[in-house]
Amino acid sequence: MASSEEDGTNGGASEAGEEKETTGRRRRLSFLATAWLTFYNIAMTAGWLVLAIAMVRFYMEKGTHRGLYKSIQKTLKFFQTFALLEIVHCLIGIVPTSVLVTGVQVSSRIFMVWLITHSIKPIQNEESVVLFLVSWTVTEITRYSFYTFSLLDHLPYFIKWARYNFFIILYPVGVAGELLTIYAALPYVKKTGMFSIRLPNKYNVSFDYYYFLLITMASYIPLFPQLYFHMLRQRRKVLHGEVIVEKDD
Ligand SMILES: CCCCCCCCCCCCC/C=C/C(=O)SCCNC(=O)CCNC(=O)[C@H](O)C(C)(C)COP(=O)(O)OP(=O)(O)OC[C@H]1O[C@@H](n2cnc3c(N)ncnc32)[C@H](O)[C@@H]1OP(=O)(O)O
Repeated sequence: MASSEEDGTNGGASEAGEEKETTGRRRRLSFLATAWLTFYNIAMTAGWLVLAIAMVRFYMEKGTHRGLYKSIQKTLKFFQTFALLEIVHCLIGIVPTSVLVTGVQVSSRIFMVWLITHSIKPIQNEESVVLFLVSWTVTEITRYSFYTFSLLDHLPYFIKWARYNFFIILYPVGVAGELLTIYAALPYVKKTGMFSIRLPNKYNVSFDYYYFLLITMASYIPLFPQLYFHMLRQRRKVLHGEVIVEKDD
């Protein structure tokens, strides 16, 4: 008697069954990923909106930027740290964005929040802090609402336009705010020797945070143009429908 594998009948049926199961699993995964991303983007839009409202209210009540950072720092730290998940989203492949581009973007923000503004209290009232805060806030409200509406298949043209135009001004303004803030931190870091490790020590390693900051500032020179041109390419692709490499002609 021919076995099912030999005659191919049941083998075919089981292959078809496996294929159906795999497709089903993929569909469930993609449903879960979409549901998660929708939740994530709504939460992030709401978080940055709360920050925007808090900043406007603070300025209207006090008429100064002094004390602004202190009043919004908890919300800022929470939502900017939560954005580390974006690197995870790229790593597990639920968003088709480059891990490198996202990694540079998110890690530079985390660095600004935790290792600069949170750690160096005397610079918290610098105007440059307001510069990057406003720039990040407008960018993120636009960006996360863009992702949310796209996932819901109801993207208003204004949001799409804003996502791919606001950055032209906001990106350089944000970067200027970040660089000026790091620059303002330098004298304090030099004077206190914070986060630095001096020799001699039992591990025989030394680290100077002051020089690390200088190197970080210098690294904006090659990295920022790359991110900016990446965004300009995305802008051409999304707003003008340009297929950048895959064009036939
Ligand atoms: C340890 C110290 C390190 C220090 C390092 C220092 C050097 C740093 C130098 C650079 C400094 C930069 C500092 C940043 C400052 C600022 O942010 S200033 C404020 C203004 N900023 C901006 O305007 C920048 C905005 N930046 C971006 O948007 C980034 O480039 C990005 C977030 C990484 C986006 O990248 P991109 O590849 O363009 O992604 P998208 O086009 O948006 O998405 C691609 C596809 O993926 C989908 N997607 C992405 N994320 C989501 C999501 N959350 N939810 C759902 N879907 C998502 C998106 O829809 C796209 O899908 P398709 O449409 O199918 O292509």
